[in-house]
Amino acid sequence: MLTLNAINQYYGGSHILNNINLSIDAGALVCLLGRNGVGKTTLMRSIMGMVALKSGDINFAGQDLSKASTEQRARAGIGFVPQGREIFPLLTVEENLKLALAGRRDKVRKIPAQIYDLFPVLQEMRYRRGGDLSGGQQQQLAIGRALVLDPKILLLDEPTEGIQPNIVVEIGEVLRRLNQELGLAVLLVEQKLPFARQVADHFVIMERGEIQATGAMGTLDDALIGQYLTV
Ligand SMILES: Nc1ncnc2c1ncn2[C@@H]1O[C@H](COP(=O)(O)OP(=O)(O)OP(=O)(O)O)[C@@H](O)[C@H]1O
Repeated sequence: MLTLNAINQYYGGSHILNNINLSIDAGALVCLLGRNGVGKTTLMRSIMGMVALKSGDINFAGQDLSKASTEQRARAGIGFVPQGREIFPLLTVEENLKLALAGRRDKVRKIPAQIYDLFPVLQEMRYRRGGDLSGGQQQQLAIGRALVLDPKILLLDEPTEGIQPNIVVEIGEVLRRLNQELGLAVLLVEQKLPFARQVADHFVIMERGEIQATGAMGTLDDALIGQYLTV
């Protein structure tokens, strides 16, 4: 469904992504793991077209998106929840969600009921400003906003960072539900190993801009953890 072929990315002279090949199947739930600074965020931003590729290509659902704008990628069905959430703090919850409607492929201009069903707190707080929400509620809003676009795959960059444990559990349950009930593919960057294990079916490990290991989550053993993830 999403295929990255030989992707290379630089910041100035630093080679940040080195010949990345990665394929995410329809309906997969994959966690991208790796220590700080190995290039996980850069990979997500490259998939979204927020940083231009030096070389390589990105295909999604049969289309070559390598040169597409971020907006075109979102319309093609790639949803993105960035690190730090990036909601609009002065707009209400409802306004944050409505803004995303403009990017839909179809003409739907009403917030899908499913968003409030998944995150009842967003309904309760729909007239409150985004900036008044807790970190966990903001993260739920950021996920809700990405879902408004009706994506086929959802990318999330560290959705549990700085969030209280009960909301982390809720977010994990929502991701599994979206994946299992609606078949939404998910690619998630995560530092918390227990969360990654609980939520994802497959893992991809990066180090120094390269993919070093991939597999079913059940095969993520202590040797891999010690080599690539322990700080
Ligand atoms: N805009 C930028 N300009 C220059 N270098 C950058 C920029 N953004 C990131 N880097 C560098 O690129 C490397 C990869 O960063 P990236 O944020 O992709 O890693 P990461 O694995 O997501 O790390 P983290 O877990 O800390 O978010 C790091 O060495 C980082 O310092």
